[in-house]
Amino acid sequence: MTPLSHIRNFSIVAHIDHGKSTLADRLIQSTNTVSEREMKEQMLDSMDIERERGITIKAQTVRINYTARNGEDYVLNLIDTPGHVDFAYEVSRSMRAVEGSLLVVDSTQGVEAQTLANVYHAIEADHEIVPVLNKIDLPAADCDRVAEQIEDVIGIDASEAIRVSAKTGVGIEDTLEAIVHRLPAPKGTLDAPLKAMLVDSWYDSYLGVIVLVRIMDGVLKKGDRIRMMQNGSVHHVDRIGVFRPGMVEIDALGPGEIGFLTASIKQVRDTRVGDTITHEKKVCDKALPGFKPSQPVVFCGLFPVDSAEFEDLRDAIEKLALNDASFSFEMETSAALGFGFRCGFLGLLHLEVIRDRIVREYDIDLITTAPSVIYHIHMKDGTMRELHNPADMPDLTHVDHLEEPRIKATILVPDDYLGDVLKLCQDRRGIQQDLTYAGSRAMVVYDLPLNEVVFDFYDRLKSVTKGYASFDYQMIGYRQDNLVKMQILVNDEPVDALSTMVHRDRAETRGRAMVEKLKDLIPRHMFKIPIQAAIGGKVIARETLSAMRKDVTAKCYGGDATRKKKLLEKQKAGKKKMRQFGKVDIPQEAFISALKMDG
Ligand SMILES: Nc1nc2c(ncn2[C@@H]2O[C@H](COP(=O)(O)OP(=O)(O)OP(=O)(O)O)[C@@H](O)[C@H]2O)c(=O)[nH]1
Repeated sequence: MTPLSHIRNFSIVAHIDHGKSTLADRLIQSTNTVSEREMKEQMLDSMDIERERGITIKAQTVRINYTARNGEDYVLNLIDTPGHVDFAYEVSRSMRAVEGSLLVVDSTQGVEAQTLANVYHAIEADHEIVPVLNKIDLPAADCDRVAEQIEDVIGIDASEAIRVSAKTGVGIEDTLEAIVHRLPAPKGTLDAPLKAMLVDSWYDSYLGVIVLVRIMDGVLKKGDRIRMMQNGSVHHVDRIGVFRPGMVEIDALGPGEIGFLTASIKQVRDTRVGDTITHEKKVCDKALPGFKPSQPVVFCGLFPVDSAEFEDLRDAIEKLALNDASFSFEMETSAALGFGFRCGFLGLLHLEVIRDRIVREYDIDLITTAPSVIYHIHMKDGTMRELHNPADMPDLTHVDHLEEPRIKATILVPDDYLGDVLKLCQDRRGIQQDLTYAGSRAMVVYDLPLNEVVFDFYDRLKSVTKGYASFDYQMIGYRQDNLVKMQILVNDEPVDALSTMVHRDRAETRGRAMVEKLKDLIPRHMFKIPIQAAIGGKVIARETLSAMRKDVTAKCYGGDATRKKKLLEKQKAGKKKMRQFGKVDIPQEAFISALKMDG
């Protein structure tokens, strides 16, 4: 066990792409925590998908041994935090386990929306913060300007900001020295009863559930019987260890240390993040404050394209949920799509990650229905119901009013694009709350309906600002509005998977856009197909897809039967990617594309 005075626990906060992972890799590499040969690029982003998308999702930890310039040996524990808005809650959680943060800002870019959001989590967690200006090897680096911006916008002293190139290695040793000398040592009592914070947990197919812990007081040893204070469950600890960054077993963890335990726990759901772990017999006096579990905010239906794959899909979803307590699911049946699952996610990125993993790792073709938020339906009898799926909207005669979730969105954008951003927010029913300037960049704060943001707001924002805007949001509560359910009818049959909740004033425009899109997306059939948008029984937009006989074999002359057969088979395979609604085939991409808004 390391004495408290020689431990430093920290996290790195940054906007996406400002170099957090590269810096973490450098710190690990320069302290020989892993050999060059073992060093993979972006070591901390372990999942394939993370590496591919270049984003960090699950918090990871690494223990670094560092001999400082004063000759003393220190243990530095880095908890890596996710960078994307969807996972903001996990960021604030893992910050509670450490005492300090490195605030990494790209010196060619400056402070961005997620720099702000993440640094606020660090400030809330009472962290000592060391500003690090990264990418100083680039000609566009402007350290003085960015340091000034950190002081103006965030309000922390940046006069001693460390100038670093995580790429070339310049400033890495200064960073390590700053961790040792500028961040505080953890506090804790060695001979007190065990009090440990459950920081995170995930499922490993060999070891079962792995629990990341931060010891506050006392000592955790292999073979101990521990108690989870929230539900009182008792477990036998069969392994204790640290991440270097691979798992290395050790015998005990003392106060201030961060490591993992395994205790034959079957499911991630049996471990509540934020829970206090103590000994079965010698219980600590008071539990730690604990965290709220993160709640899914976006829901959508996942259906197999081929209904024979339903059981495979169930299997895939159950396995993914084992490792991700914030992902929820229940079985759903849709008149149009058959059996599938209604799934809840922390945000759109979370949805995309899970969907991609099902498609890629389990090889199941999926139909994803329109993402929806949770509406509150206030019934005439005074009760309130949650609506997770527009298809379940009750009969309007019993409904008094509807409420929708709203967010506070903070957007940082260069002046030149401000007009476009304001228009986009206005188009999405936003209410402007604030507009301030920091140099040539504007910071706008909008109150927006989450419903208008979940689908493609982030993509639109990126495209209207050519990628220069940064965005962050937090939920602020529910507000009543004039919301209605819009149905889409294809060949006079309602397609429940295309039902959406819309604001009454936007219904015509949205309905028109959807039927026009569907007209392009649905292939012609041998009969005329009306495509309609309707509210209640009233049609508000209509298009007609004219008939055509599509005989793919017509081009083949006479006798070549094998070629004809091949073509027909190809057509059949193409059909597998479609879904039949009544007599009409709808291609799977139509379900998502039809809902994309252009404004
Ligand atoms: N020139 C230069 N490029 C850098 C430096 N540090 C990081 N980069 C590059 O910047 C890009 C983003 O770096 P990452 O470390 O992936 O950024 P991140 O903040 O971890 O991003 P997320 O994992 O998505 O949150 C990569 O292409 C890096 O190679 C640097 O000091 N100089």
